[in-house]
Amino acid sequence: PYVNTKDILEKANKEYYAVAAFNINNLEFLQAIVEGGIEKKSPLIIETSEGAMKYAGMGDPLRGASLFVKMVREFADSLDIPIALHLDHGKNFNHIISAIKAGYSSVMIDASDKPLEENIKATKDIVRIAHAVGVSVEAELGKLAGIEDNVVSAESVLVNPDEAKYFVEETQVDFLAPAIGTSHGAFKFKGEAKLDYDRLKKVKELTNMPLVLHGASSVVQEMVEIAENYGADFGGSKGVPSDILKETVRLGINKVNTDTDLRMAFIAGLREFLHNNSKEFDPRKYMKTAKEYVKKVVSDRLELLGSANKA
Ligand SMILES: O=C(COP(=O)(O)O)N(O)CCCCOP(=O)(O)O
Ligand SMILES: [Ca+2]
Ligand code: NA
Ligand SMILES: [Zn+2]
Repeated sequence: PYVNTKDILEKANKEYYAVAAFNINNLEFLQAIVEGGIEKKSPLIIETSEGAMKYAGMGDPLRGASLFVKMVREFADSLDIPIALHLDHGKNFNHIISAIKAGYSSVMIDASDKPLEENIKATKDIVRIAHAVGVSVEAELGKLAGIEDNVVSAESVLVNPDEAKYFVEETQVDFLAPAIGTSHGAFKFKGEAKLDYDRLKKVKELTNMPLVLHGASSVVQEMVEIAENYGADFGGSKGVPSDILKETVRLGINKVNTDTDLRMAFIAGLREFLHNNSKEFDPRKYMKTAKEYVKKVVSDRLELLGSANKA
């Protein structure tokens, strides 16, 4: 069934597991994710960025949003596993309202690059509207390092746990993304991967609500190697190792945003297939390996996060 993200995350919060939130931009990634969810009997959170909405809507974010709602609902309405659709990193008020209007389960209002009081104001505005129509809301505190919407912040600004408590009380947001040292993309750490567990523990104790980890891809080496075998150059790529990811779940992370790992799996499969099949031009064939690899990464992650058999 098509559900509200909050229903999925409240259960995860109670039982201390996490649910992956997988980003999509097209049909093929959605198919692969759904197959993984069916295989693992796991709840699924499908998420799209504003860029994905514009991409699918050929420049029109509202058209893209309603296209994704229709695609995801088609799968959700016909399957036993709970599936939610979430707007990731909503920054533009009109785009966030478009997602709500189109029928998304939840939206993120990301004003984390603004001063606290501005972040609170922007979040309260969205919470008021979203809650009026049964849509749940995610917000972020602190800044991820690396690229985020072309905003390159050299260093990440980690969450202040006391601020988190105040923020949540003021905004009544449904789930919170505390920055604890991750960043988006495939190049997350120069040296050893390290997250601020202490801050995470404090935020959980002070808020007791479902928490979100952004920049949570592991950059699966198996996929990196396949892609590099067939011409990719992902030198220096490094993600969040599985053991560290598991520790964040143990400490209270319940939604794990995953985009890069699916992109790596897809491009690995695509490069491998195209290299070995010079005569093929049927998209149902040349994207098959790519979809299989995405499904594999999805299934492994659902298992790792503990949401398998929780549908
Ligand atoms: O936190 C994450 C995932 O982080 P990851 O890169 O570790 O997978 N996300 O929020 C996904 C970010 C998606 C990027 O969107 P656009 O390129 O469409 O703007
Ligand atoms: Ca942000
Ligand atoms: Na999000
Ligand atoms: Zn993110």
